[in-house]
Amino acid sequence: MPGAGKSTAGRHLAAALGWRFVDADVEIEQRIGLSIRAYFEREGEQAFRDLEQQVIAELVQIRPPIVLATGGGSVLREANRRALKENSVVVYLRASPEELFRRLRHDTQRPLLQVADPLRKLRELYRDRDAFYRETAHFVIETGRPSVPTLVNMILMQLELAGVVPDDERPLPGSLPSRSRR
Ligand SMILES: Nc1ncnc2c1ncn2[C@@H]1O[C@H](COP(=O)(O)OP(=O)(O)OP(=O)(O)O)[C@@H](O)[C@H]1O
Ligand SMILES: O=C(O)C1=C[C@@H](O)[C@@H](O)[C@H](O)C1
Ligand SMILES: [Mg+2]
Repeated sequence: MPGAGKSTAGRHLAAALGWRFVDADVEIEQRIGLSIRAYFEREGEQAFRDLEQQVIAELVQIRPPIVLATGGGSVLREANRRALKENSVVVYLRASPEELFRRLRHDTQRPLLQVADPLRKLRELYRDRDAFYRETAHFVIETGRPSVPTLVNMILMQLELAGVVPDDERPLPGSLPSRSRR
């Protein structure tokens, strides 16, 4: 969901592992030379989704190891759900609409939230998308209200338990985000 922490936690996770970090939204903005909000206003949501699909298809082909933060709406298209699930290990950072509203109530950049009642919009997005996020994810992490470093450690522990990240790649508690070995 928008505001779940994909960009923030993703960047810290990559730094902790010494892996490359790529944010699909940033990649899109670099290609179009506009903010996503401006592009939405000028070309509409479907044009953005077409571009997003093209970018996701390319980014999942980058040679690992990388941490990829997707846009919140990338799960809306079946092609993206498949590309992500088949080519990567997907973590769903779950948060309630109420918690997301607390984080984003002053946001001016997320086009879908520039409405009279953003909490209501977040509830609608959650209702429409939660099943897609679950279908796409290999792991679900409840973000609740931990600090970002704690959240990153929760993700690392989950990946380590699943054998995605070897034990010796996990930084010691308190050392986040620090490691850069590659
Ligand atoms: N676990 C967390 N606890 C508290 N605040 C958080 C947490 N994760 C992210 N935030 C804050 O919420 C805001 C949104 O986070 P972020 O930009 O990482 O979300 P996102 O998932 O990338 O959203 P989008 O899909 O719109 O790109 C930021 O201000 C960030 O600092
Ligand atoms: O949740 C969404 O649909 C979006 C989230 C952002 O990451 C951006 O990709 C864009 O603002 C759309
Ligand atoms: Mg983001």
